Amino acid sequence: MIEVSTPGKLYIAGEYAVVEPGHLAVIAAVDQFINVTIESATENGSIQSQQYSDLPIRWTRRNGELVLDHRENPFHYILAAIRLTERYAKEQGTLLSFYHLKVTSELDNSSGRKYGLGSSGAVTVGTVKALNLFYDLQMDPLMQFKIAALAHLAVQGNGSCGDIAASCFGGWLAFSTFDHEWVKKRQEKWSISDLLQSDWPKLSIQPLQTPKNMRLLIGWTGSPASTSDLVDQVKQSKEDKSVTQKDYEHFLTDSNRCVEDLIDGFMANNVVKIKKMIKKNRQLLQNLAKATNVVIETPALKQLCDLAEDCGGAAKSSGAGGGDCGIVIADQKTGILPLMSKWEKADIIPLPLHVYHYRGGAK
Ligand SMILES: Nc1ncnc2c1ncn2[C@@H]1O[C@H](COP(=O)(O)OP(=O)(O)OP(=O)(O)O)[C@@H](O)[C@H]1O
Ligand SMILES: C[C@@](O)(CCOP(=O)(O)O)CC(=O)O
Repeated sequence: MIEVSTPGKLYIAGEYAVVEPGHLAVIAAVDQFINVTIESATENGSIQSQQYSDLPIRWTRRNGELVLDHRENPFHYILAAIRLTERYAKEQGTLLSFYHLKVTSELDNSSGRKYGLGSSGAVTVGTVKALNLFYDLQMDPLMQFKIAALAHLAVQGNGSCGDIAASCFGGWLAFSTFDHEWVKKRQEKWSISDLLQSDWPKLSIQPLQTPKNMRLLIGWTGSPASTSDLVDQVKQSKEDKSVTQKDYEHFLTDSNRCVEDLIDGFMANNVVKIKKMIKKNRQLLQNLAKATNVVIETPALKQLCDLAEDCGGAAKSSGAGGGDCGIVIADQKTGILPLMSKWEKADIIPLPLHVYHYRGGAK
């Protein structure tokens, strides 16, 4: 049996600007996982996710293509990942077979409410990684990233794929997304093997070291948010011209400069600089929210951040905002108990997560 675990993620800085090719974000993989197992089967395969009532959905093949028995299915990301990985496998001369694929998740709470830790990205990466082993495709982590990114985009339709990078590579990353138009055009003409082997313009995924005396704290607001809706809303306000092209471009430049400075702070082990850039990025996102009328920092996120700042940390919303989580960067010497009790009184739930590194590097 093949078994893989892929981590969830949290955005640290650079959100929204990172959906534009070449603009940086810092992202961290966290130690909550999607687990995917694959076991060989004969005649029929199945897909099962504990999160979806343990109900297996039966599938078969027509002309070699996977066909689902049911019309409605909750497994969009898994199916997109299977289709693309199997297309690559077929191009490599691999004989496709049947299997039972099972998913369990730690990225939702016990009542099925998501934390915003990138479950869709982790399930997509988990499926690609498990099939890579099952069919012995020997794809390296970058190829796995590319195939998972294509699958994720095919379903979500927008986004930077930073969550896919975090789940694929683990650790702290400096990430900028690829030229999506370039990839889309090549995807229409090229084989998937050629596309995976080519360099994707503007894509950059670099591991980051963090200062030893830096602490990352995470608070959960308890309310889920839809990343793809929020990204669409920002795009819409650009198209409606409620945010001018000039203001948007300023935001992109300022965000990129801020994240570059943040990365310099990481490289120089300078927690003071890192905190300054987190605060700056919060401000930039607040300005973007004002210009676009998109609610990024909800009242709960504002309270989470303000309380953290009162206690000596630098805080901001993580990811698209609108709910989900906020992050705090603090010095190791800053006591965290006062913040924990303030958060508790404000119904902010601290998540005891750590940054996750793949043992021996991403495989
Ligand atoms: N355990 C799972 N099994 C199968 N599919 C899953 C599982 N967890 C998540 N998914 C897929 O991911 C979708 C949730 O993606 P969504 O973008 O809403 O959340 P997220 O990625 O966790 O959040 P965020 O983007 O804020 O980090 C589900 O609708 C489902 O299609
Ligand atoms: C807003 C955005 O920059 C970050 C989304 O983060 P999250 O999935 O909401 O944690 C979108 C993206 O990068 O895909």
